[in-house]
Amino acid sequence: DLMSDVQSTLPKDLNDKYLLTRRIGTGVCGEVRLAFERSTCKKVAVKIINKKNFQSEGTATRNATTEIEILQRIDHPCLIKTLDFYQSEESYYIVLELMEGGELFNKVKSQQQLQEPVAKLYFYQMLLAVQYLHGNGIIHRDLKPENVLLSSSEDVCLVKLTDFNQSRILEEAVLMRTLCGTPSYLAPEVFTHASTTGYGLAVDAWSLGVLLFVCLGGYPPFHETFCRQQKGREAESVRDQIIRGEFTMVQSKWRHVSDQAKDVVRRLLVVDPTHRMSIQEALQHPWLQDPEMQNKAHKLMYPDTAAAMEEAEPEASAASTRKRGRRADEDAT
Ligand SMILES: C/C(=N\O)c1ccc(O)cc1O
Repeated sequence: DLMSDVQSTLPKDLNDKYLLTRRIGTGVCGEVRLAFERSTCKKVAVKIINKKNFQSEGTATRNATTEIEILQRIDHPCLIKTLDFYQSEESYYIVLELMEGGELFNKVKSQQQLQEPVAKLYFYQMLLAVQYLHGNGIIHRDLKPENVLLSSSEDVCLVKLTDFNQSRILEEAVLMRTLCGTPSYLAPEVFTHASTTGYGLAVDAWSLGVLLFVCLGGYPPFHETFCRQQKGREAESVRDQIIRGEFTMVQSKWRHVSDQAKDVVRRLLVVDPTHRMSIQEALQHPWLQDPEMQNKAHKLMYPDTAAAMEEAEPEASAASTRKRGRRADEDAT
């Protein structure tokens, strides 16, 4: 049957350690299956990347090995951890931690838009995850609702980013090699790093703006228009809408969204990357100076620390919440 057929083509050591079952997600480069570690019955996700999906062997190896290198290097509560890696003639198998809540994409699709406090809690965790990646010289480059996973079906839950095969590690080595050549043709920004770190990082800020727009509004800011002809003019392609940074906050969907939340979206969806709000600036934006939300996020991200604090000094942990609140007030004034 289907299962035995899937089992038979798996690398032996993968099959010995894990029992693969139903498909739980699909990506551009393959599929994700629910699996059980045979020795512990622990649930995991196994991402199967089809080698032939990449145009040439070169990119396949580079993409997958880049992804593996990246996945093994990172360690943050809001980034999916790699547990194991196998490969066969035709595929790569990446064993990842399972997120029971599935993709954010499905939650937004079924719920239409998220309540603002939920969108804020998720967005704050995404910002911290991307801030960590950037701090390690990694650009995600493929942030979208399918790559944002939820730890449970509860609104208040941990959020993790996944799908690193589009990421690019800003290897200093690459830049050094570039600078060894004849510099006469190199653009100034190559020297000022704007071409690799400055400019590159801003792409993730844009994507987070699109993600926040979808969470708050329940529809994407840049999309194909259903009626091709609008007021006699050709409807703009998605590409043109993006290049012009043209989006509309439809009143029926956005009337209940706070001005501060709208301001975060507007400052991220700025066409000029040098004028776009950075991740750091977003973390300092008034909308996110919300100690209650931040404490919820920290309890989700560092449950042991929070529990230990509660147990050791119940008063202290309450005080730290109040203190975080006072600091936020000071910052805001
Ligand atoms: C890629 C992945 N985890 O790492 C995953 C993908 C889809 C899904 O429904 C649940 C999941 O845990």
